[in-house]
Amino acid sequence: MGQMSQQQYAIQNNITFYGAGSMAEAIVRGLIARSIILPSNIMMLNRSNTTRLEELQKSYQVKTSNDESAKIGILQNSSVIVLAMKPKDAAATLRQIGPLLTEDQLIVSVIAGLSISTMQRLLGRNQPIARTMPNTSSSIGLGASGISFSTEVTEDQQRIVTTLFEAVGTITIIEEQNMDLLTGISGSGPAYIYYMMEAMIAAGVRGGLTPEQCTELTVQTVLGAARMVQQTGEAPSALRAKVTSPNGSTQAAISVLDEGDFFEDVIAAVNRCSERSREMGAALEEEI
Ligand SMILES: NC(=O)C1=CN([C@@H]2O[C@H](COP(=O)(O)OP(=O)(O)OC[C@H]3O[C@@H](n4cnc5c(N)ncnc54)[C@H](O)[C@@H]3O)[C@@H](O)[C@H]2O)C=CC1
Ligand SMILES: O=C(O)[C@@H]1CCC=N1
Repeated sequence: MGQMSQQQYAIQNNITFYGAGSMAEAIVRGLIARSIILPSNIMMLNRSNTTRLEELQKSYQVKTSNDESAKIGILQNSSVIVLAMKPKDAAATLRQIGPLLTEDQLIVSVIAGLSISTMQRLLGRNQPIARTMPNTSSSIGLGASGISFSTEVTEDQQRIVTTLFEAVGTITIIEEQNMDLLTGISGSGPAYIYYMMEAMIAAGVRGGLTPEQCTELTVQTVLGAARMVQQTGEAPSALRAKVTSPNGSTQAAISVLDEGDFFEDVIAAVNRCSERSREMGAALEEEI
């Protein structure tokens, strides 16, 4: 690709995804689908699993490597490094890459719980860091990502991060202290919705509908409900009231959910998720 065709891409920096798992792939798929960056400007690193890297290379035309000896050069050549490994692998990685970095390289983390100060202490330097919390719907451009910046992040680097995550959905810039709470809502939130869908499908199957029928009905119901909130601008409670005829079938169903304390259970689940995110952060802090 020549210089001219590079011009059309919103991001022209070299970006390395350190950890090539499901979250890294979700973001890369969104970036490639929207032509935000030239595929050859993306590098995906893994520890081993050559087959996985070959698949990624084939699907997205990105560069990949699991060669330990090449990693140093790759990282030094990247203006943005996205940390996308599991929390348990983060401390060792940060310690390893800290001495290699220069102050103009931006670290973008998607790791749950890991705070900016812990990252900077593990790196051994006050690197510019964006702590983010995307979700897996990023892979179809419908992600909801939270972002916080360390004070070292320049305006230009902020623009890169917002462009990266706007390419795969909506972004919400928040104070870092609220990131664990956001994780409980949108980071892990897709799993709660899928769980609800699993139960609705199971109910239909148990009653005698086919799995295909139940899946179709459930998916369209969830999609329609989310779109209704988005397009009408009405509160979920107001829309729920419109479905719920007095003494009708919906009211009977909601009563059962309330007997199980559905509303408070969901709040408790979000809070427990946030707490777990904080616990994971505390465990990483202990590794300093
Ligand atoms: N899955 C999700 O819904 C979300 C995950 N996250 C965060 O994203 C991070 C990654 O999660 P997933 O993609 O689900 O995990 P995953 O297990 O699919 O991917 C992690 C990848 O990192 C690689 N890796 C680990 N240590 C490495 C090292 N030293 N060098 C190179 N590669 C290494 C692993 O081989 C693996 O491919 C986690 O920290 C998680 O907190 C954030 C938001 C949502
Ligand atoms: O379960 C986890 O730890 C990650 C963080 C948000 C979604 N998945």
